[in-house]
Amino acid sequence: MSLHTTRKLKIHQPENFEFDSIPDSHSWGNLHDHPSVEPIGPDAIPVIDLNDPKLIEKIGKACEEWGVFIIRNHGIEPEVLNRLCSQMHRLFALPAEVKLKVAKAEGNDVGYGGTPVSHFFPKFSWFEGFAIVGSPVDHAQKLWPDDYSSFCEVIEEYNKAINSLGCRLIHAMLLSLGVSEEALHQTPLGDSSKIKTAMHLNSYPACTNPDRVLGLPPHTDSACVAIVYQNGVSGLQVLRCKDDIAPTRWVRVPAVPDTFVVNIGDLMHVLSNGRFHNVLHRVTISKTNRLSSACFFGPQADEKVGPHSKLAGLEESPLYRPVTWPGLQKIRSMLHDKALQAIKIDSN
Ligand SMILES: O=C(O)CCC(=O)C(=O)O
Ligand SMILES: [Fe+2]
Repeated sequence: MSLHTTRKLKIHQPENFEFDSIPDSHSWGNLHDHPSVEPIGPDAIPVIDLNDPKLIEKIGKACEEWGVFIIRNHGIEPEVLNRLCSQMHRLFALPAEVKLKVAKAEGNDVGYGGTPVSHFFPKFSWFEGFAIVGSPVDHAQKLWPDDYSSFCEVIEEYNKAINSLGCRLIHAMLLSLGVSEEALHQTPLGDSSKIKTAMHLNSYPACTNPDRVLGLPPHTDSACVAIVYQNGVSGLQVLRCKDDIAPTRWVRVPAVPDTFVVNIGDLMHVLSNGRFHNVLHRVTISKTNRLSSACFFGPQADEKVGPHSKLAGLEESPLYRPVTWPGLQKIRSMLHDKALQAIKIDSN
């Protein structure tokens, strides 16, 4: 594996991250900019039961106040998640040279590699990922020429289940914003055929000195919504800004069995005219290998998302110009965390 290739991919794991000591390329000096706190008391991340009769109201409140929440009673069978987890283990346990056969090509965010946000940070992440949009069959054939179908079947099964959950959550969010059932279908996210999904399988290898490395640097997601499955090991943290309770802090997201974490991304912040919080998050590392899968939901590539007219009525003027998902991703690739400022409507 050439150093050139790994530098471009922003991954570096010659022996599956078994370094004798942490190389300077992976050693972050500024991980304690804000204290890390436990999710307790007023910092307890909302947990929402999808069978709750007050679901719409609770989802709206969590999206506004937190931009992240945990869902239970989501209807996806534990066996489906166990199968996904086994396939993720199988994928990341492959030798580095095999995984590099499906490395992300320049300008293409599908396949094996680092995360696009890494390019804005001077250090490498303690992370390797595999991004899937549509069928993974071409890549799976290169990874396991003699047995690729089990991976594809499990991904297809999970994709189906998570897509219908994603649609359900997006609808609940739109209803909580005051969009009527009838108007829902005219939105760029109105039904499942209009929603586009990308799936990221993430591996955060164990590290003997986890306080000096970072799994994913602080970022918001570009999508409307992300649904994250975690293998029972926590690591995700969300930023809670200074308030009456405490100064700005990183709140640990617990890994609760049989739940998912839901994050609000930039596009939902735009659609809600700034009402929903696009949560800044990062992933820390521990002495245990962590696996996660993040599924991102947004509109089809040519659909523009802008503040919904129901919200941006007479009394509330739109804060953002409409933008497509790829359009926003392009702006983010240049401006990173200043991307939304670039589409903000100047009130003057
Ligand atoms: O691994 C996680 O918990 C979160 C992953 C994430 O933030 C992402 O893939 O954008
Ligand atoms: Fe993320």
